[in-house]
Amino acid sequence: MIAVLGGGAWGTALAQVMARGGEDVRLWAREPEVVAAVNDTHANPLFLPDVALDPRIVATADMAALAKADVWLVVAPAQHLRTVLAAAPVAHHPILVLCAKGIETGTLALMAEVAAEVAPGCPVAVLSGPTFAGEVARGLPTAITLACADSDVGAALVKRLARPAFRPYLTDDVTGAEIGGAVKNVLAIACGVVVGRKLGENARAAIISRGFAEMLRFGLARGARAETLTGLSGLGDLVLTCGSVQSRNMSLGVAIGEGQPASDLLANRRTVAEGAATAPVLLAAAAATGVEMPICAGVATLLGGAAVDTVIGALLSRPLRSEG
Ligand SMILES: NC(=O)c1ccc[n+]([C@@H]2O[C@H](COP(=O)([O-])OP(=O)(O)OC[C@H]3O[C@@H](n4cnc5c(N)ncnc54)[C@H](O)[C@@H]3O)[C@@H](O)[C@H]2O)c1
Ligand SMILES: O=P(O)(O)OC[C@H](O)CO
Repeated sequence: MIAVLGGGAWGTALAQVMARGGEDVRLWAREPEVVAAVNDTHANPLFLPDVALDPRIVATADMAALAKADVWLVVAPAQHLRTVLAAAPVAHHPILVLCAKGIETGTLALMAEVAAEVAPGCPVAVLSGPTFAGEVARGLPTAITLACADSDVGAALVKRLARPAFRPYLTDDVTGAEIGGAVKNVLAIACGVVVGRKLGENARAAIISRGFAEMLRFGLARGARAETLTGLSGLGDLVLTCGSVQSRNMSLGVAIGEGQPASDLLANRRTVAEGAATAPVLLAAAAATGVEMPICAGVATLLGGAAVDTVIGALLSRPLRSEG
């Protein structure tokens, strides 16, 4: 049995992929209306509208129902991972596949570090890459990074999770996979601002490429490998998320660029835009590592309420420097 912890768009899409591949899937959702909709109508209109779900997905509000699963896809948002996992019945040490993209506020911890603290003894892997949930749930072709420090566990997981149109690529660089996914969300907000402010396609390409330089600097300083950061979970996801308003992070940036206050946009939203929480934490982590990340800093400043034109002006007036 495979357990899915989190009934948002991504947890539901992953449950669909696993169920379609013949797995017995238990999906834990926090919202009673999601549990009822998945079980009664095989749909999740709250988080993944317009997708007919496989009737083999069984949703539950009771985490005890997941206890028999040997593999857990953990899909709670980054800022809630600690609380959700702390309540989970994992004493039998299932494999935890961490699917959130972010850095924890306060601790500056990556998701694998949080899991190691909260669920000691559980083998951990990270699943991250260019994967809009709606496309994955509809069975469209997708490739993704599966990162696991234990090569035997990783190889078994890749076989277990792979489907004809869902292709995991294995690496042992867990930090690299995590950093790519966390940083690209912040950069997608920046790209959205460029689009919302109508600054043009040249500016968007500049943000993607200079933003990638920031991801690379920070990742390498934290021990990630360049091949991971240029792979699916890094550059691949950056290109996807900076190229489509299907992205919640990018569309948040578009609205900020159009002049809507970030605080209004973030108040009371039901879906996550992980980059908003990650931006200030990333800056603190970058400072602790001695790495400069001016575009990510600009995003954090905007989210704090700075005027869009002031932030853009500050980025454009930075000293000229060499590209490398
Ligand atoms: N949606 C995608 O296309 C996609 C793809 C890949 C990775 N991800 C990542 O997956 C993670 C989950 O995103 P999503 O898109 O499934 O979420 P979502 O925006 O669809 O839904 C919000 C989720 O947050 C949960 N939540 C809200 N408040 C909570 C709380 N206090 N405690 C615990 N959980 C709470 C809700 O139950 C729900 O599962 C994020 O880190 C996201 O970056 C999303
Ligand atoms: O909608 P976003 O911005 O959270 O992006 C979703 C996925 O992370 C894309 O890979």
